[in-house]
Amino acid sequence: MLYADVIIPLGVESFFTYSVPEEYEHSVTVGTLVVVSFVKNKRYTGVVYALHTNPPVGFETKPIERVIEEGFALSASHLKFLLWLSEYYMTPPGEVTRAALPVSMRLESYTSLSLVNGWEEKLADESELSREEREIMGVFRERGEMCMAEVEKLLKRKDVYVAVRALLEKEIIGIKESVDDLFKPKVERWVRWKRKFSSEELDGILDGLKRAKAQYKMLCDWVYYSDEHHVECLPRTEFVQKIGNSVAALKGLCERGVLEVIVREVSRLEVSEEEVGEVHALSEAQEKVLGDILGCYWEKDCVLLQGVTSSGKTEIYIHLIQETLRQGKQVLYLLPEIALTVQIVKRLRRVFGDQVGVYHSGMADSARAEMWRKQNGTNPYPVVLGVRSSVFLPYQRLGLVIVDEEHESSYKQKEPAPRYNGRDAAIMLGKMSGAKILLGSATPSFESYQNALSGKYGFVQLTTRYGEVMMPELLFVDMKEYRRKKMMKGCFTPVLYEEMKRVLENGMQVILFQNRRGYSTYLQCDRCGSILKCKHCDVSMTYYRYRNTLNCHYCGSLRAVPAVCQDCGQGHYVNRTPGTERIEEDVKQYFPEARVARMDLDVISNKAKFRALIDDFESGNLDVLIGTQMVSKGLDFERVKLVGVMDADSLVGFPDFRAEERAYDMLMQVSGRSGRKGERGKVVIQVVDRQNRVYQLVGKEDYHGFYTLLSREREMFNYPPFSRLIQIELRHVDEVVLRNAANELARQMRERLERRVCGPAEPDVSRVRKMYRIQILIKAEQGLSLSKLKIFLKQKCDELAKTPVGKGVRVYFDVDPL
Ligand SMILES: Nc1ncnc2c1ncn2[C@@H]1O[C@H](COP(=O)(O)OP(=O)(O)OP(=O)(O)O)[C@@H](O)[C@H]1O
Ligand SMILES: [Zn+2]
Repeated sequence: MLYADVIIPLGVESFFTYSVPEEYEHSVTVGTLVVVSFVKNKRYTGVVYALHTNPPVGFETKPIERVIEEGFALSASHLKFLLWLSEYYMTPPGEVTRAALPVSMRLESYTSLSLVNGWEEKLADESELSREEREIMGVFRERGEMCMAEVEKLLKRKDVYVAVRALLEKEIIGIKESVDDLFKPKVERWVRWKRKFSSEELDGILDGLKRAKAQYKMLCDWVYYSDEHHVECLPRTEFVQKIGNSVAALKGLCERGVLEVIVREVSRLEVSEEEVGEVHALSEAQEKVLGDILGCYWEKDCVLLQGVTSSGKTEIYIHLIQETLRQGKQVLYLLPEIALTVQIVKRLRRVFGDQVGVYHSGMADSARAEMWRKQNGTNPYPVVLGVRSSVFLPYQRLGLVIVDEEHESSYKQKEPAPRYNGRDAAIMLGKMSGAKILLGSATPSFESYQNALSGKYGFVQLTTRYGEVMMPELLFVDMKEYRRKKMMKGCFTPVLYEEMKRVLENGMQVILFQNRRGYSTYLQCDRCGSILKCKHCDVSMTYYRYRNTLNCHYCGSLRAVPAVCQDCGQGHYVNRTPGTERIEEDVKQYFPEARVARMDLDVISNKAKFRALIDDFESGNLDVLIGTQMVSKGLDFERVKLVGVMDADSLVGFPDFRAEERAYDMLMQVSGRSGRKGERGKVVIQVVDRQNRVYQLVGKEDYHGFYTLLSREREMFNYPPFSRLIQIELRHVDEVVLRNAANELARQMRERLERRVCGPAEPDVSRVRKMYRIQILIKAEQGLSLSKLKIFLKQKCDELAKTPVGKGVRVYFDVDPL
């Protein structure tokens, strides 16, 4: 008898053993998707992890119920990669496959659910249900029968499983046994000639139709139309509009063998609309860099390319892609955000046309499943451009992995598990596939830069902009001064105002940047601008308005807001940062002629709107673009001559040991949007804390110096890249229970790990959806075995869960948190 160990796509540990019925013995291999029942006959689509002949002891195995068609199976190497993610990020394998597989490949989502007869009696009081459960009940009452995927769609949430399962357990909703098919190809019906008819034949047919008026008319119209437009077939919807909508007539003509209706499978994937052209020839400097990269690949798998903004890194990628395709291999090109794919996909398609496939989580699930199948089939896209989740796609012969803007923290998935970093996962994927890896950035992450300096990665630099364009001029402007003199025009200093005026009068464009993160979480002196930091941790403290206290994220220390500034002894601590709406109003007031648009979250979540906005700005239909992080990086606009950073202090004030690194990156990136072609551009950076060293360092434009200075402190405080971090987050509805559990866990861990344990401390947002959260941070110095550490941490958490203090407390791991 053959047995299969199966990964169930749930947050359950390890594997479950099923027997393989004889009929499937030949179709099941490692990586096959199979339908199995698990816990009370609920069905899930699992992934076969291993096959063997050892009957499990102690329980009777259930058989595999069904094997999913081949197009979706995971290759052994793909599975190996997913298991690596599971281990490295301390996430059960089922949760990784859950994240990796499109919903429609996981059968249980299509299991139909409905309210159980007599549910009212089972549910005495609605307040027994959680809010989520009540919401789900609500949609069922409205809609009757539904599947999990629909519930998720209606509630616009991805994590209804827990609540749905709770409702199942309470037997308020039940499972309908019929299960829909997995992946339904999208089809269209077309009408066409059954075969080719000569004119004589047609005359004959028409003669025979004299008494069937409707058919006669339909056929005449169709003959006429297909002649006129030289078409042999039409989608049925169009046929109905243009030729006639008599169902009976169409049916009649089909029965006579004149016409036929066929079903065609159509693709949900985007097709390229770009005209394919030539690859740009590289400049001399770019040519040299390309040679150096290829040279490094003789010895190293991974190369870091540090190139200033607008140096033409993308052009170099394009040449490397071309080379890789020539060798018959595939390319994965990662970008940190969907928003950035819009411009890059255009550039790639201009060269590679339909060879480029785009993948991101904003795609309809069915399109994702189609992409998955295509990549598994005989004609996969040679180039995949996508965000972090594209590392989950199957690859058959990966030759090159490009991680653009590798320093971006949005590569990290924060919620839900697996909390992986797309860059690091891509590096691993590349290594496991024997591919070469290229990390690109103007401001590399300290982690990658250190790997480059130590020789672990190859290192190549491009220090000039393409076309000898000068780097923009940076102007730091002291807002405090102008505020005091009451010379601000709304949120513009006179300097920014004058520069904007000049640029707009010349018919050029302006980008205004406002930081989204961190506002109102830090306090700043209204006189000297200094930001309050924790004495022990070198990070700014978080301000909690409701308690009027300051709190350190790292060590958990608390303090009251000092009455006067600790630095100048005179000013008072305040917090203020205007939002993008406010900036828009000010632009309208002070530059009434300017055409202005805001690029913020609701624009970005709508792809069409976003594309339209980019096009408008590109084609000069807009003069001023206001935005947050989205406008700061990767975008390539020719006519932008001025970038205004509205309030740079909100970047450095973020309570994180990486705040300064991020602020530096952000300022360099956003400056990089100015003056990319032709005349030199300018950047006006409005600040309060003029003396802040980040500004001094940005002004010098010396990344290496910046790294050297900051990395010394990182080393001293034992932060990455000189250590690895693992964050343990505990959650519970009761604050006291939670705190006790966290204290106990930290105490136990300290017994062995000593000073490597920091906290417990409250996170930025300490209560989410009724659950309180608290975090413990583990710092592991270089040389400490990470895998042993992880085993130890897990073990301690498991032990805690079994004791009264830890009962019901949920534990989440975050490896390499950002
Ligand atoms: N060899 C080349 N031939 C023609 N145009 C080029 C060449 N290299 C770069 N350019 C143009 O210069 C501009 C900047 O190049 P690109 O966007 O590739 O820079 P980048 O280094 O990726 O910048 P960023 O880091 O800001 O994203 C683009 O408009 C690009 O088309
Ligand atoms: Zn602290």
